[in-house]
Amino acid sequence: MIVFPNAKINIGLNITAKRPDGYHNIETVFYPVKINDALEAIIAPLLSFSSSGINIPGEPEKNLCIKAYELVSKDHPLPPLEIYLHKHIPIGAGLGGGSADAAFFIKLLNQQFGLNLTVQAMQDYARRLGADCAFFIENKPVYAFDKGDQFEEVSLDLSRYHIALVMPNVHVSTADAYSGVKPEPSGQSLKELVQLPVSDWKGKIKNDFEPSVFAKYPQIGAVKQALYEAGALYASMSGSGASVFGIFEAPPQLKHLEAEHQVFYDL
Ligand SMILES: C[C@@](CO)(OP(=O)(O)O)[C@H](O)COP(=O)(O)OP(=O)(O)OC[C@H]1O[C@@H](n2ccc(N)nc2=O)[C@H](O)[C@@H]1O
Ligand SMILES: Nc1ncnc2c1ncn2[C@@H]1O[C@H](COP(=O)(O)OP(=O)(O)O)[C@@H](O)[C@H]1O
Repeated sequence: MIVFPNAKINIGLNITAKRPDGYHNIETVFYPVKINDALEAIIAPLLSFSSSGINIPGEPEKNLCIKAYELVSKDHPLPPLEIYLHKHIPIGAGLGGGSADAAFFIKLLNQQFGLNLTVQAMQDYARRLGADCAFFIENKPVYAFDKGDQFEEVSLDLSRYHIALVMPNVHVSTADAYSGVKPEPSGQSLKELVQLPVSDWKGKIKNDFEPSVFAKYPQIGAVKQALYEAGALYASMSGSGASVFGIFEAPPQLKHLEAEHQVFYDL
């Protein structure tokens, strides 16, 4: 079976408190976007993992797909699998690509082997693999809180807009990015702010990682500025960076950014 895990962007991200477990409580809106990996599993004599496309740092045995397999197979007998991943979602980008692979792999196992897992059960496995992993089980826009792994429905449809995403050639570690921010309770509710017209979001919907990440990597802040200059109604870094997205009324002209950065269109 083959599945196509997609990336997410964060629309707003408030880091509100440090938790006793060392993690942070956040408030964010996750929105799925059309940048995809391809992930295939075939029954084989031995469990294995291989990948192509973007090089994935770390040993193959530690890949989140293998971790997902190990977690599910503790409770449900599974045959050995040859797992093959074509990696296209930029890594260390704030796009949740590794989490998407893990969540889609749980869904693949459920379907391919008739495990009859509920959405809740699959989300519970996903939560153990990464804070933003559970989002990709249902994979629809949500307001997320606590570690970013509890959800409330949010009505948000950006399909009439043109979303472009720029990937500066910088990798930001999520753990480092969290350690650079002083948590503070947020002001206005993000859940309410995203109901405003997109043209009203600028200056109101914020990503708390931006000040410290832009200070360390000014080229990321410069990309955000360039998206506004190109006519974006709203632009923001996604998650802990380094990718930056812009939401446009009409297809944007970003050729000048393509010379230096990878640019994705029509997400
Ligand atoms: C920042 C966000 C925003 O959506 O996304 P990315 O930028 O990574 O895509 C997420 O909170 C990332 O979630 P995820 O990437 O799954 O995090 P994990 O693997 O669970 O944790 C990586 C590290 O980030 C920190 N961490 C993560 C989530 C959280 N709520 N508080 C934290 O402090 C911890 O230091 C942890 O060791
Ligand atoms: N299938 C995977 N794809 C990408 N990264 C993975 C995967 N499995 C494990 N990882 C590890 O997760 C780290 C970053 O994951 P990713 O979700 O892409 O980050 P971010 O959400 O910050 O963009 C990588 O450095 C890599 O070592």
